Amino acid sequence: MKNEIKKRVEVSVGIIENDKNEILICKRNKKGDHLYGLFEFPGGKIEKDETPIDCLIRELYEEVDIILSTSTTSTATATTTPSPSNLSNHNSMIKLIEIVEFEFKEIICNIHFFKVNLQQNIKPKPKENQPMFWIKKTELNYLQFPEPNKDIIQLLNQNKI
Ligand SMILES: Nc1nc2c([nH]c(=O)n2[C@H]2C[C@H](O)[C@@H](COP(=O)(O)OP(=O)(O)OP(=O)(O)O)O2)c(=O)[nH]1
Repeated sequence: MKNEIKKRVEVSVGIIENDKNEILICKRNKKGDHLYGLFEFPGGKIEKDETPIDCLIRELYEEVDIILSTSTTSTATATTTPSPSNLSNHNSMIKLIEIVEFEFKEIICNIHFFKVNLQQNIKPKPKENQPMFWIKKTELNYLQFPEPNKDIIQLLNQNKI
Protein backbone atom coordinates (compact mmCIF):
# COMPACT_ATOMS: atom_id res chain seq x y z
CA MET A 1 0.00 0.00 0.00
CA LYS A 2 1.43 3.40 -0.95
CA ASN A 3 2.26 5.82 1.81
CA GLU A 4 0.06 8.65 0.61
CA ILE A 5 -3.13 6.61 0.79
CA LYS A 6 -2.45 5.08 4.17
CA LYS A 7 -4.73 6.23 6.94
CA ARG A 8 -2.96 8.13 9.69
CA VAL A 9 -4.17 7.60 13.24
CA GLU A 10 -3.24 9.42 16.43
CA VAL A 11 -3.14 7.24 19.52
CA SER A 12 -2.64 7.81 23.26
CA VAL A 13 -1.49 5.04 25.58
CA GLY A 14 -0.73 4.91 29.28
CA ILE A 15 2.24 3.22 30.90
CA ILE A 16 0.64 2.75 34.30
CA GLU A 17 2.96 2.06 37.22
CA ASN A 18 1.75 1.01 40.67
CA ASP A 19 3.47 1.46 44.03
CA LYS A 20 5.21 -1.91 43.60
CA ASN A 21 6.90 -0.70 40.41
CA GLU A 22 4.77 -2.96 38.28
CA ILE A 23 3.32 -1.98 34.92
CA LEU A 24 -0.25 -2.58 33.79
CA ILE A 25 -0.60 -4.44 30.51
CA CYS A 26 -3.50 -5.94 28.60
CA LYS A 27 -3.75 -8.49 25.85
CA ARG A 28 -5.35 -7.46 22.57
CA ASN A 29 -8.29 -9.79 22.05
CA LYS A 30 -10.48 -8.25 19.34
CA LYS A 31 -10.90 -10.72 16.48
CA GLY A 32 -9.62 -9.36 13.17
CA ASP A 33 -7.30 -6.86 14.89
CA HIS A 34 -3.99 -6.47 13.04
CA LEU A 35 -2.18 -6.93 16.36
CA TYR A 36 -4.40 -9.68 17.78
CA GLY A 37 -2.81 -11.60 20.66
CA LEU A 38 -0.07 -9.08 21.41
CA PHE A 39 0.29 -7.34 24.75
CA GLU A 40 -0.27 -3.59 24.94
CA PHE A 41 -0.55 -0.66 27.28
CA PRO A 42 -4.13 0.52 27.72
CA GLY A 43 -5.11 3.28 25.32
CA GLY A 44 -6.64 3.93 21.93
CA LYS A 45 -7.30 6.31 19.08
CA ILE A 46 -7.63 10.02 19.65
CA GLU A 47 -11.07 11.22 18.59
CA LYS A 48 -11.89 14.35 16.65
CA ASP A 49 -11.56 17.49 18.79
CA GLU A 50 -9.87 15.54 21.58
CA THR A 51 -6.42 16.33 22.95
CA PRO A 52 -3.97 13.44 23.48
CA ILE A 53 -4.33 13.74 27.24
CA ASP A 54 -8.14 13.86 27.10
CA CYS A 55 -8.01 10.70 25.01
CA LEU A 56 -5.73 9.05 27.53
CA ILE A 57 -8.08 9.89 30.39
CA ARG A 58 -11.12 8.61 28.44
CA GLU A 59 -9.43 5.39 27.30
CA LEU A 60 -8.09 4.56 30.76
CA TYR A 61 -11.59 4.87 32.14
CA GLU A 62 -13.26 2.91 29.31
CA GLU A 63 -10.73 0.07 29.28
CA VAL A 64 -9.40 -0.36 32.81
CA ASP A 65 -11.68 1.73 35.03
CA ILE A 66 -9.01 4.24 36.01
CA ILE A 67 -10.45 7.63 36.86
CA LEU A 68 -7.82 10.36 36.75
CA SER A 69 -8.87 13.73 37.96
CA THR A 70 -7.12 16.75 39.40
CA SER A 71 -7.84 15.48 42.89
CA THR A 72 -5.92 12.25 42.29
CA THR A 73 -2.78 13.75 40.83
CA SER A 74 0.28 15.59 41.97
CA THR A 75 2.89 16.96 39.51
CA ALA A 76 2.79 17.91 35.86
CA THR A 77 5.74 17.39 33.58
CA ALA A 78 6.31 16.87 29.91
CA THR A 79 9.61 15.68 28.51
CA THR A 80 8.89 16.34 24.86
CA THR A 81 6.66 18.85 23.17
CA PRO A 82 3.00 18.34 23.89
CA SER A 83 0.82 21.37 23.93
CA PRO A 84 1.39 22.58 27.51
CA SER A 85 -2.28 23.51 27.77
CA ASN A 86 -3.10 19.84 27.37
CA LEU A 87 -1.40 19.08 30.60
CA SER A 88 -2.30 22.10 32.67
CA ASN A 89 -6.01 21.47 33.08
CA HIS A 90 -5.71 17.94 34.17
CA ASN A 91 -3.47 15.71 35.86
CA SER A 92 -0.32 15.90 37.07
CA MET A 93 0.95 12.45 37.61
CA ILE A 94 0.78 12.19 33.86
CA LYS A 95 4.00 12.68 31.91
CA LEU A 96 4.48 12.48 28.16
CA ILE A 97 7.46 10.20 27.53
CA GLU A 98 7.65 9.95 23.76
CA ILE A 99 5.66 10.29 20.55
CA VAL A 100 6.45 7.42 18.19
CA GLU A 101 5.51 7.39 14.52
CA PHE A 102 5.22 3.91 13.06
CA GLU A 103 4.13 2.68 9.67
CA PHE A 104 2.11 -0.54 9.79
CA LYS A 105 1.03 -2.35 6.62
CA GLU A 106 -2.35 -0.59 6.51
CA ILE A 107 -1.98 2.51 8.67
CA ILE A 108 0.51 5.02 10.03
CA CYS A 109 0.26 5.45 13.79
CA ASN A 110 1.45 8.38 15.83
CA ILE A 111 1.52 7.02 19.35
CA HIS A 112 1.72 9.27 22.41
CA PHE A 113 3.23 7.26 25.25
CA PHE A 114 2.31 8.70 28.64
CA LYS A 115 3.64 7.55 31.99
CA VAL A 116 1.12 7.50 34.82
CA ASN A 117 2.13 6.82 38.42
CA LEU A 118 -0.98 5.43 39.97
CA GLN A 119 -2.04 6.27 43.47
CA GLN A 120 -2.46 3.30 45.74
CA ASN A 121 -6.19 3.76 46.17
CA ILE A 122 -6.91 3.42 42.45
CA LYS A 123 -7.54 -0.20 41.49
CA PRO A 124 -7.81 -0.83 37.74
CA LYS A 125 -10.01 -3.60 36.41
CA PRO A 126 -10.59 -4.79 32.85
CA LYS A 127 -13.89 -3.52 31.44
CA GLU A 128 -13.72 -5.05 27.97
CA ASN A 129 -13.11 -8.68 28.91
CA GLN A 130 -9.48 -8.26 28.00
CA PRO A 131 -6.83 -10.18 29.95
CA MET A 132 -5.04 -7.71 32.22
CA PHE A 133 -1.83 -8.14 34.23
CA TRP A 134 0.62 -6.29 36.46
CA ILE A 135 4.15 -7.11 35.30
CA LYS A 136 7.57 -6.25 36.68
CA LYS A 137 9.47 -3.82 34.46
CA THR A 138 12.28 -6.32 33.99
CA GLU A 139 9.88 -8.97 32.71
CA LEU A 140 8.22 -6.86 30.04
CA ASN A 141 10.83 -7.66 27.43
CA TYR A 142 9.92 -11.37 27.56
CA LEU A 143 6.45 -10.53 26.22
CA GLN A 144 5.36 -9.66 22.72
CA PHE A 145 4.29 -6.05 22.18
CA PRO A 146 3.62 -4.15 18.94
CA GLU A 147 6.77 -2.94 17.19
CA PRO A 148 6.28 0.78 18.11
CA ASN A 149 6.58 -0.16 21.80
CA LYS A 150 10.10 -1.51 21.40
CA ASP A 151 12.12 1.49 22.64
CA ILE A 152 9.74 2.17 25.50
CA ILE A 153 9.97 -1.44 26.70
CA GLN A 154 13.74 -1.11 26.64
CA LEU A 155 13.61 2.08 28.72
CA LEU A 156 11.29 0.41 31.23
CA ASN A 157 13.54 -2.65 31.37
CA GLN A 158 16.48 -0.41 32.24
CA ASN A 159 14.36 1.40 34.82
CA LYS A 160 14.92 4.69 32.95
CA ILE A 161 11.24 5.59 32.97
N1 LIG B 1 -3.69 0.69 22.92
C1 LIG B 1 -2.50 0.50 22.40
N2 LIG B 1 -2.33 0.62 21.05
C2 LIG B 1 -1.09 0.41 20.58
C3 LIG B 1 0.01 0.11 21.41
N3 LIG B 1 1.11 -0.04 20.62
C4 LIG B 1 0.71 0.14 19.34
O1 LIG B 1 1.43 0.07 18.35
N4 LIG B 1 -0.63 0.42 19.31
C5 LIG B 1 -1.36 0.67 18.09
C6 LIG B 1 -2.32 -0.44 17.77
C7 LIG B 1 -3.42 0.23 17.04
O2 LIG B 1 -3.10 0.29 15.65
C8 LIG B 1 -3.43 1.65 17.62
C9 LIG B 1 -4.43 1.83 18.73
O3 LIG B 1 -5.60 1.35 18.35
P1 LIG B 1 -6.66 0.61 19.28
O4 LIG B 1 -7.22 -0.46 18.44
O5 LIG B 1 -6.10 0.21 20.58
O6 LIG B 1 -7.62 1.82 19.48
P2 LIG B 1 -9.13 1.86 19.95
O7 LIG B 1 -9.20 1.30 21.35
O8 LIG B 1 -9.58 3.25 19.70
O9 LIG B 1 -9.75 0.79 19.01
P3 LIG B 1 -11.10 0.63 18.25
O10 LIG B 1 -12.12 1.40 19.00
O11 LIG B 1 -10.81 1.14 16.87
O12 LIG B 1 -11.27 -0.87 18.29
O13 LIG B 1 -2.14 1.84 18.20
C10 LIG B 1 -0.18 0.01 22.81
O14 LIG B 1 0.74 -0.25 23.62
N5 LIG B 1 -1.46 0.22 23.25
